[in-house]
Amino acid sequence: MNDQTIRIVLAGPRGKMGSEAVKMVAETKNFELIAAVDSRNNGKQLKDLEGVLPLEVPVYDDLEDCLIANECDVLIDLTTPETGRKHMEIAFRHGVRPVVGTTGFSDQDVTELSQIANEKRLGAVIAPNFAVGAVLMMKFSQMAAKYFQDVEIIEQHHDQKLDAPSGTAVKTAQMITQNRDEKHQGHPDEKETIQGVRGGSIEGIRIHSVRLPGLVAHQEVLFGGEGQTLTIRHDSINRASFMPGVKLAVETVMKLDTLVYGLENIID
Ligand SMILES: NC(=O)c1ccc[n+]([C@@H]2O[C@H](COP(=O)([O-])OP(=O)(O)OC[C@H]3O[C@@H](n4cnc5c(N)ncnc54)[C@H](O)[C@@H]3O)[C@@H](O)[C@H]2O)c1
Ligand SMILES: O=C(O)C1=N[C@H](C(=O)O)CCC1
Repeated sequence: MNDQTIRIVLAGPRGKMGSEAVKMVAETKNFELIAAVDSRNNGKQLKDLEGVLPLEVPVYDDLEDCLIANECDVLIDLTTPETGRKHMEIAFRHGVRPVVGTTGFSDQDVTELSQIANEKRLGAVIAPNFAVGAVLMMKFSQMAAKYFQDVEIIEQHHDQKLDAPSGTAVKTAQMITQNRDEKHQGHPDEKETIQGVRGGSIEGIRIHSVRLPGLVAHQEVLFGGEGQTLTIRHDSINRASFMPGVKLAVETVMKLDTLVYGLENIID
């Protein structure tokens, strides 16, 4: 597999992540961008689209049509949760392995998509965060949860983000729950005088979502214990930070025959 060309179709090429991923694919030896799927611009080429590397790569507005017309190995999806879910099902039907950075999937989505991957014996990766530093933040948080039962997550993203909480915050909380029993944190008689001010909750872990222009993707995991606190923080200051993870996922998915949820499961 090492020297074999991996033929890629990318959904969402005009997006903030998608346009960066187009560059990464174009610059990577053994990766070939066969086609792109955009909600508009059917029949055009990537070079006709604003803000995208000027490549002679055909654009389709429908993944099914794209995969009927082109033989591909991997779908990279960086769109929206509804589209990402639909795209994964189409990719599986065509024997194409999905690598999905799109966030906002429910637990049920992940379970159902895993079942399809198992039935088809096809590899797939859903990674809420492709930045290696973010993966380490999640792993360190999981480790710390063994010693600190009280934890809150503050995630901060740009104000164009559609989903809240972030996929990273949800994954972090899920990983922490593997090392921590469900716990209602704070005072038992605590009352919110402004609704929502204490954030959302996954098994008692509070998640607070901040959305502001100027931000990219940032998260703090705060642990509290007797006389001490521990803060684990990660910052992505640009979207190039995600690209080594996307590249690794594309290479790895070719060797998988099941769905992997989280980059931590494929990183050494
Ligand atoms: N996993 C990670 O590391 C990571 C990092 C950044 C963003 N994300 C996630 O990736 C997704 C995209 O983020 P973004 O900041 O690039 O968003 P964006 O809004 O800049 O881009 C999304 C793109 O998807 C396109 N799109 C929407 N519906 C489509 C359809 N039906 N067919 C084809 N294209 C369609 C839009 O036209 C847009 O260009 C989000 O879910 C975000 O949370 C994940
Ligand atoms: O920009 C976004 O949107 C991001 N979303 C991911 C999430 O929801 O966790 C990760 C980083 C950027």
